[in-house]
Amino acid sequence: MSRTPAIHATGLRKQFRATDGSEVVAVDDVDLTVQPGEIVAFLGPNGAGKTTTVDMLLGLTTPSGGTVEVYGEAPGRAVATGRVSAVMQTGGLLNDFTVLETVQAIAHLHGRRDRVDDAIERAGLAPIAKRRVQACSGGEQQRLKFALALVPDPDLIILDEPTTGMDVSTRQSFWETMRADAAEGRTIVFATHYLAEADEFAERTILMKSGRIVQDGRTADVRAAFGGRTVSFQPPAEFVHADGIDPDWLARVSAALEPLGISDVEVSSASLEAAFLALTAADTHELEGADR
Ligand SMILES: Nc1ncnc2c1ncn2[C@@H]1O[C@H](COP(=O)(O)OP(=O)(O)OP(=O)(O)O)[C@@H](O)[C@H]1O
Repeated sequence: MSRTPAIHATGLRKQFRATDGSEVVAVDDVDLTVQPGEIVAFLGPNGAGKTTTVDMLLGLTTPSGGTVEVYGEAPGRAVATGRVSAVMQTGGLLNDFTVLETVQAIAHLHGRRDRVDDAIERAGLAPIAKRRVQACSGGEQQRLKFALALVPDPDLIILDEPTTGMDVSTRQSFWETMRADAAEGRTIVFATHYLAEADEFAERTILMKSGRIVQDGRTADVRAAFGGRTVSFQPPAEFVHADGIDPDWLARVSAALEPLGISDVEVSSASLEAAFLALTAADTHELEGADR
């Protein structure tokens, strides 16, 4: 029997009326299924429709068309029952509360006072639990929002640009926590501008542009679809050492390829950045017809 997907959306659409009266289609006919335990990155240029999609997944915005279910329920209901929670870019914290008081207040609202310590611990906030919110850095406030999202112990966590304001090491430990959570079965969907984050942490990447999904697949495949000029291969295990591939063996490979007119053999993967640049440079139409 198939499992109920964490997210199931079909023909999802959202249009807004701009101030000049014209219609803006923010999300245009999006089909999306995310299975429990997946880590999925949403990438796309400004205005691609990522936040609007996330808002619909959380029941914050009503779709203009199509259907969306979270664990088989209406998104608003999944939020109310604590199955899904979010770390959003906007949304105020109370400046006069301490970190601990903030988590306690939200835990109280959810009827989950038992979850305070775990949320504080997982978000790495124990050392600053007594600090007032107004004294917290941007990155620390992001971690506090993350702790609040963990309070209901959700099956699905949705994050919109979660690591904004975090330094490199905080970002790293944040994602280690997320990975551990995913390994325990939590589903993670995040929107990001950091290509490296999608590359490093998401098994699956969805590229959005102009309200549409233009690529959706394993992150490695999305990368390859755009930066597809790199030839890669798996060397025999005996030539792979801790510090890289045996240079003598690589020289032999180069020599063997030379008669075929192949030179400058380089071992590298195409970057997700190449994919992203291709996406932002070209029309959706051109991309769909791209043959690389
Ligand atoms: N309330 C609104 N009224 C009118 N237009 C809107 C509204 N919300 C979003 N839009 C428009 O919908 C489009 C998609 O916006 P959205 O915020 O979803 O993009 P995004 O991919 O999240 O962008 P960013 O990376 O900049 O956060 C944009 O053209 C935006 O101007």
